[in-house]
Amino acid sequence: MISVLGSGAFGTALAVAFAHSGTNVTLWARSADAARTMMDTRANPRLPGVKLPKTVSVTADFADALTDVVLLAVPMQKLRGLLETHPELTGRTLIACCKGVELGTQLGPVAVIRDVLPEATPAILTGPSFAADIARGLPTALTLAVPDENTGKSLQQRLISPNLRIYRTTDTVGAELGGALKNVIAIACGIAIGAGLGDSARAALMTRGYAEMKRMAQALGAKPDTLSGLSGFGDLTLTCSSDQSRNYSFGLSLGRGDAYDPTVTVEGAATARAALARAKAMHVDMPITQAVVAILDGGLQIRDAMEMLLARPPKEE
Ligand SMILES: NC(=O)C1=CN([C@@H]2O[C@H](COP(=O)(O)OP(=O)(O)OC[C@H]3O[C@@H](n4cnc5c(N)ncnc54)[C@H](OP(=O)(O)O)[C@@H]3O)[C@@H](O)[C@H]2O)C=CC1
Ligand SMILES: O=C(CO)COP(=O)(O)O
Repeated sequence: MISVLGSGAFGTALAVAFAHSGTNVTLWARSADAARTMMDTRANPRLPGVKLPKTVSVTADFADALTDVVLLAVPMQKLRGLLETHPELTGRTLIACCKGVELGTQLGPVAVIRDVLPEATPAILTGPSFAADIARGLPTALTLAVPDENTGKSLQQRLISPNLRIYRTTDTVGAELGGALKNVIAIACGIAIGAGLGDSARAALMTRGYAEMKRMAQALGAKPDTLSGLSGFGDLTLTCSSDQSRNYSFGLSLGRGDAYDPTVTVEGAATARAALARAKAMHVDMPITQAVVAILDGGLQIRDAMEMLLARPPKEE
């Protein structure tokens, strides 16, 4: 038995995947109405066309979700609030499924768990995966980062399933950073495509964005191999090249000058600001992230941003 906190697209998709591999899953929704509707319809409007298996039970009663292993599938900026409201999560294995850097503290999900509930065992599950793909049982590979190798091995065994392959690492810093920063680069790529700057510009942004991700990761002590794995390069590739990505689509809208539904979860916007603040404090150069923040804040036009990036002093790759 495991539980998933957060009944959005990703939490529901994970619940469906684990249920299909024979695990009983409790999916916790903060709204009692939403939980009841999901139980009655066996569906979630955020995941159209996906039927909830019988072994997924949806509840708004938090006590029902207190299993030894708990997945946290809420947006990054909501994670601390969730943990602070539920101190009874202490002592459990808490697997963050969110991607981002917290505004204000500039911490990633694993560090936020440690900060709020030091007695919990923190972990992160991240990598290239759209909720709709996971829920439909399409082949997916993720990274599970757990500080203790043996705990990681047993969790990996517990979560792996035929269509959801899980790789393991102890490098939580690298795993959470890759998942967070790729969203910022995806916004940049969406902007470039939306503004008609072309596929070559996107390739340049992805590659130089990856260089920026690695610089930050190195400064924070991550292993370079982690960034070249699923949680970094893998997720960067997926998110920067698919219209299914909300971060990329948000960038597309910005580039085209279209409005974007503000209720949609776009982790990269807050993360760009948080990551840039951290980078500045550590004297790490992150020009693409800086340009994204300046565009989001309205201080920079897209053409000017591209010119600014192109006009940087020539350097070695
Ligand atoms: N969707 C995807 O393909 C993937 C998403 N992720 C990551 O998963 C995380 C969640 O994304 P996703 O599920 O897609 O987002 P959604 O917008 O689909 O869902 C977010 C969920 O979080 C709940 N929530 C929001 N605030 C709180 C709170 N304060 N307390 C409790 N629950 C809260 C929402 O509740 P309510 O329904 O009541 O609003 C909703 O159920 C993000 O960090 C994202 O990057 C990772 C990989 C793939
Ligand atoms: O993280 C994701 C894919 O791995 C989902 O990306 P979006 O949040 O941009 O939709």
